[in-house]
Amino acid sequence: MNIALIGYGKMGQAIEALALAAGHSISHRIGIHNTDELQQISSATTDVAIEFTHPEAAYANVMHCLQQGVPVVCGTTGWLEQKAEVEAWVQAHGGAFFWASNFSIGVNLFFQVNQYLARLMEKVPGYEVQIEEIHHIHKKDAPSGTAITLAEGILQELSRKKGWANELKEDPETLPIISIREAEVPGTHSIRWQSATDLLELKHEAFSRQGFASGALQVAQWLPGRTGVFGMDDFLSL
Ligand SMILES: NC(=O)C1=CN([C@@H]2O[C@H](COP(=O)(O)OP(=O)(O)OC[C@H]3O[C@@H](n4cnc5c(N)ncnc54)[C@H](OP(=O)(O)O)[C@@H]3O)[C@@H](O)[C@H]2O)C=CC1
Ligand SMILES: O=C(O)C1=N[C@H](C(=O)O)C[C@H](O)C1
Repeated sequence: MNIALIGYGKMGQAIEALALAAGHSISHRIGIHNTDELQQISSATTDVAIEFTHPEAAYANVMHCLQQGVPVVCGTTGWLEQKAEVEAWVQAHGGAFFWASNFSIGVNLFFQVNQYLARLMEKVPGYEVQIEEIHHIHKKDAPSGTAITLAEGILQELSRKKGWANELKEDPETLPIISIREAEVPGTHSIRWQSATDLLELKHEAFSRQGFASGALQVAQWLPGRTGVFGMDDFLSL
């Protein structure tokens, strides 16, 4: 396959290494210094685009590819308001758009376990819940996209919480997400359920970016030929 890499930072380069090793070609490598090259991405040059850039850049990058008939795998976090617009465009005009807050297979199993535990906790009052995410100091957005997905999973199941906030609040209806930025941590997420007598903790710790990169490449191999808006539950048939 010919793969366009939009965003040639930590993720773009990790995906490139895996893609070349798997026998794919890179049609474009687009970073902040050659953003003009985006205009050259078309279905003539590219089978699938993989977008890992910046919250402010993702919308325009994704829309360009979709308008050119190029399927897009996007992992950029922190642009949720505009993502809904992209999804509406695909529903109206066709194309293929795949977004995940986290492409690691382990995290997507963790999402399922998180939601299952929240469903049990709905029947067990007396447990307070909070989410903690730890990432490297270069991360642009907070809370992490993964922490937001975890919060959404809990809010779907737990009627005693009405929303989340990126701070510790006294309000019992708010689910706190604590964001910590530390050294070069690739991504650690914990959900803590605490009662007066005990603590139940679920934790996922990425050892490197390999899991994210490998998941994104697997999805890029799966997406071409499909039409619609997809996420990891579709890919993994969860
Ligand atoms: N869904 C998932 O599984 C994962 C998602 N992410 C998300 O992916 C995004 C990128 O992460 P990561 O690779 O670690 O970050 P990096 O900062 O290492 O890389 C992003 C790259 O995109 C470049 N860039 C910025 N704006 C544009 C633009 N308009 N066009 C092209 N390139 C641009 C940046 O250039 P410059 O360096 O000059 O600013 C940088 O090289 C983040 O939103 C992060 O949260 C990360 C890991 C996993
Ligand atoms: O910026 C990162 O590095 C990561 N971002 C994603 C997120 O915001 O959840 C996924 C992963 O945790 C790494």
